[in-house]
Amino acid sequence: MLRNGTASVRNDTDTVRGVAGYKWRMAKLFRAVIMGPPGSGKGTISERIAQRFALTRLSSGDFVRENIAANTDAGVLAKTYIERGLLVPDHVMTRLLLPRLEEMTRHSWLMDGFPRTLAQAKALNSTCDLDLVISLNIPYETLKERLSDRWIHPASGRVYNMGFNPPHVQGRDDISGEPLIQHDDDKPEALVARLRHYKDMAKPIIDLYKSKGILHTFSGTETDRIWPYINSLLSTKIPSTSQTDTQRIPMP
Ligand SMILES: Nc1nc2c(ncn2[C@@H]2O[C@H](COP(=O)(O)OP(=O)(O)OP(=O)(O)O)[C@@H](O)[C@H]2O)c(=O)[nH]1
Ligand SMILES: Nc1ncnc2c1ncn2[C@@H]1O[C@H](COP(=O)(O)OP(=O)(O)O)[C@@H](O)[C@H]1O
Repeated sequence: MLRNGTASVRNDTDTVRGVAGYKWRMAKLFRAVIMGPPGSGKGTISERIAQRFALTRLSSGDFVRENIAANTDAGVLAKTYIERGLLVPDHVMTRLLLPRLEEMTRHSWLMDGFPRTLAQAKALNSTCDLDLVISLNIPYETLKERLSDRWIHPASGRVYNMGFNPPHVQGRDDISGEPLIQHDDDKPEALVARLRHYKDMAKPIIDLYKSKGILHTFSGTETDRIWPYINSLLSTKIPSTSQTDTQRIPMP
């Protein structure tokens, strides 16, 4: 159980006496979710947050792909939906993800891609207390432009944009040198339906997080202009000790 306030991990500074008589100060753990329509910059901003604040970045898409690669029961099931371009059903997603979150009791994390439905939000809520939800609000025209210019390295999930963050060599991944591809559903004709679907699914989740007082919405057309606001918000919320999660502090 991850819910803050149980076991030895709490959502505030906690102390535990170790074997050598030291007290270990458990730094405040921080759990956040980032939400936004396709192309809003969740992946780009998550990467920056993970680097700046040393949080573990969790991506539901990566979990799904890992499970497919490892041929787990949930992975085999998930694959049948992804192949048809569908979302993975809630009970499969929660079976896949919640055990992984339970392994993260000592880490601060930022989740991208989950929850995508109200049922998932409720399941997450019964497992842990979120500290903060970032919601990105980006105009449709901007999303359309970005996605038509998005190129992906499928093996690693690395994302490029031919204007904003182009690869060093055109059409090739910076690290592996392998070819980049474009997703069919990034094409403008598929985007309208994806955005409508996002809005319908996200509304009740956003309302839920708003009612909990943890929702922070950022609007704009450029990640570089939104980022300083997110950075300063997180700087006030994440204690510097969260970079190590636990610190040994000799205490009398
Ligand atoms: N021109 C421009 N492109 C950006 C900006 N921010 C991000 N991008 C690019 O826009 C595309 C979408 O960004 P992502 O970070 O993949 O967005 P996402 O919300 O994770 O998208 P999904 O994975 O589809 O949900 C990528 O190609 C980024 O490189 C920006 O401020 N300007
Ligand atoms: N929270 C979720 N609920 C249902 N399906 C999900 C969820 N997260 C990921 N998936 C499945 O995994 C696929 C890949 O996820 P992701 O990498 O986030 O890519 P995309 O941005 O294309 O949706 C999704 O298209 C979807 O089928």
